[in-house]
Amino acid sequence: MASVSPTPVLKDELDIVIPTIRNLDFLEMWRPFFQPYHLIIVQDGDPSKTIKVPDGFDYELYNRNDINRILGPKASCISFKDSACRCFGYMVSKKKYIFTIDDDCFVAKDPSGKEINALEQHIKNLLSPSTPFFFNTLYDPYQEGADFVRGYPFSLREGVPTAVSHGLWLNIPDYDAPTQLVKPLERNTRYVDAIMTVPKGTLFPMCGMNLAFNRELIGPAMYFGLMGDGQPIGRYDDMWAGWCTKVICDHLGLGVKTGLPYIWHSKASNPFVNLKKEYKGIYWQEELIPFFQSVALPKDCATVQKCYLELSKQVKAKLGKVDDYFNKLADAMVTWIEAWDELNPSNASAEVANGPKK
Ligand SMILES: O=c1ccn([C@@H]2O[C@H](COP(=O)(O)OP(=O)(O)O[C@H]3O[C@@H](CO)[C@H](O)[C@H]3O)[C@@H](O)[C@H]2O)c(=O)[nH]1
Ligand SMILES: [Mn+2]
Repeated sequence: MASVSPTPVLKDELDIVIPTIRNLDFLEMWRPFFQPYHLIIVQDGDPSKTIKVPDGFDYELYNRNDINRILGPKASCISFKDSACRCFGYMVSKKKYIFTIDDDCFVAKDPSGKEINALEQHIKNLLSPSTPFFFNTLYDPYQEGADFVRGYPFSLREGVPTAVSHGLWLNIPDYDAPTQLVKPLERNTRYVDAIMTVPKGTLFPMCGMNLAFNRELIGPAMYFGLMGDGQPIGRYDDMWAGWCTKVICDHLGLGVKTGLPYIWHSKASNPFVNLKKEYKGIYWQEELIPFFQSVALPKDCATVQKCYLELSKQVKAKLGKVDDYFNKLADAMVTWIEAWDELNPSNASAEVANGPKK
């Protein structure tokens, strides 16, 4: 049996970003998997509240006062009283990879009863290529025990660099409020042992609760928008980031994977509160999706920042008439890039090796 090379730990190349409004006792369960890593905790809500972090973890914590101090007026692009604040953690990180997880997500077990090291699986996903140009029916061909099936073009078997690894959830599924309301008792008990590349030209609903990405490849696109306090919408932070990220990945020839790893999502947030946050998004998205499906980025947009700034122009031009919110969001997208480049001057215009796809 060919020996399987161990997954690199990447402990000095990856930060774990956690948005939170509560003490982080959940880390106890993750300790065996997370302890070697540096945590970036983004404390939302009242900055005078103390967030307790279990001993033994290496972390930096930012509350709203810190965000305002560091970004000054640009802090206006970081949401308040919404998990969207987590993207501040992506911006201040100096590492190549990010894993972000919610504080009500715990270690899940696979069908054999083995505890799932979600972080290790995300690292495997990010370090192996994606196949956005041609679908492999045996799922991820780079996984142990799988390969490309007959008829898969050899010219495409090298794949492309993976920018995003989107994990899933056992127990409480990430349903929208209407679905939560009609199916309050539904739990996800299906462990599907598969990882798939989301094909080029296809959007997907990116959930932020169990997500990893290559910050150097796609970080500037991972802006979680204007949500929460003072905003007409919530719970579309990760969706917005996912749609922007996917059209930019398609343009730059980068891959997005979804599937393993699973986490155990323990708490259903209040469906009535969620409905209030989501309802505008539920009808706006019927216009947002055709917009993202029709986005064409110029060939000379060869960096994520250039793509993102071009996208913000198109958001203003085409979505500003849907609601004035999108004019504000388009401006906030520009502020986000300005803040990102201010905090990350070294890679301010890093051209993506693959460059735009024809
Ligand atoms: O005002 C807030 C509320 C919560 N948080 C932190 O964000 C995550 C998610 O919170 P929670 O688990 O309560 O909410 P869910 O509905 O399960 O989250 C899912 O919906 C998405 C909302 O955009 C989210 O990305 C999904 O995971 C927790 O860590 C809270 O502590 C916050 O920072 N501010
Ligand atoms: Mn949750």
